[in-house]
Amino acid sequence: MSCQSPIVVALDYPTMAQSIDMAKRLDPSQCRVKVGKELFTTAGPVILDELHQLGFDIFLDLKFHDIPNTVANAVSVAAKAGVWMVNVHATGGRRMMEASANALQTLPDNKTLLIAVTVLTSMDQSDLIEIGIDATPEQHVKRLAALAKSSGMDGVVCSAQESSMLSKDLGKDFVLVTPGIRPAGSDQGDQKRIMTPAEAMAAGSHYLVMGRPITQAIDPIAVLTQVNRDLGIAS
Ligand SMILES: O=c1ccn([C@@H]2O[C@H](COP(=O)(O)O)[C@@H](O)[C@H]2O)c(=O)[nH]1
Repeated sequence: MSCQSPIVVALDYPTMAQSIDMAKRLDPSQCRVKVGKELFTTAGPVILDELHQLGFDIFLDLKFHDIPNTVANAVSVAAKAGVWMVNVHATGGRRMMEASANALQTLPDNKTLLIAVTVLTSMDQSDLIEIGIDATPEQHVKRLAALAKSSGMDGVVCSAQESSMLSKDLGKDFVLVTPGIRPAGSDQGDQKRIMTPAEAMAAGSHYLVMGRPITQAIDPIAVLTQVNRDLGIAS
């Protein structure tokens, strides 16, 4: 089923049953879903089969960061499982990203998008200073995104605050996946670099990752429906 919406719902749940309950309430034409570290660790790869059976495109958000051979093999396994998108950390460097991109190219008819995480949306300038990075988040994202593109990535994970800059620098086809999406008035939680859904789309984001504003809402479907309506997506 083709999805009209840029929204990717982060199914961050401690049990497979909770994630499947939520997925059954969602409509694959109205959102994609993201399987992250919490859900994958509790459920294992079977969660991918279950969500595929429900008709969803899956972003497998395991943010691989290891030596090139290990990461290339891991993304290859993810692609063979049929996920729509998988990611690695850009700070793993050029050789790690190139090995991963090459691994996917050798698969027959690969359709899985390979994306690199730049600077986590939960980080601000003070966090970068503490880990020895003497640059603003914007400068560091710009540098890592350029490296990711020249290493064969299809796009990056960044905050929507950097989308406009990256869209200008790297072109409109370079996929920008942006977590840290917060509808006006919703709780920021641990996210530092945030934007509303409409602002993020106007800035050039391709996909908007939303977890808690939907999954912790009293009426998750109402929130998703409203966001899609605000973005002009027909339901
Ligand atoms: O830089 C990043 C990379 C990944 N994430 C993931 O996105 C969701 C966001 O969830 P919210 O509840 O909407 O904050 C979560 O699964 C993160 O692991 C990110 O937030 N930032």
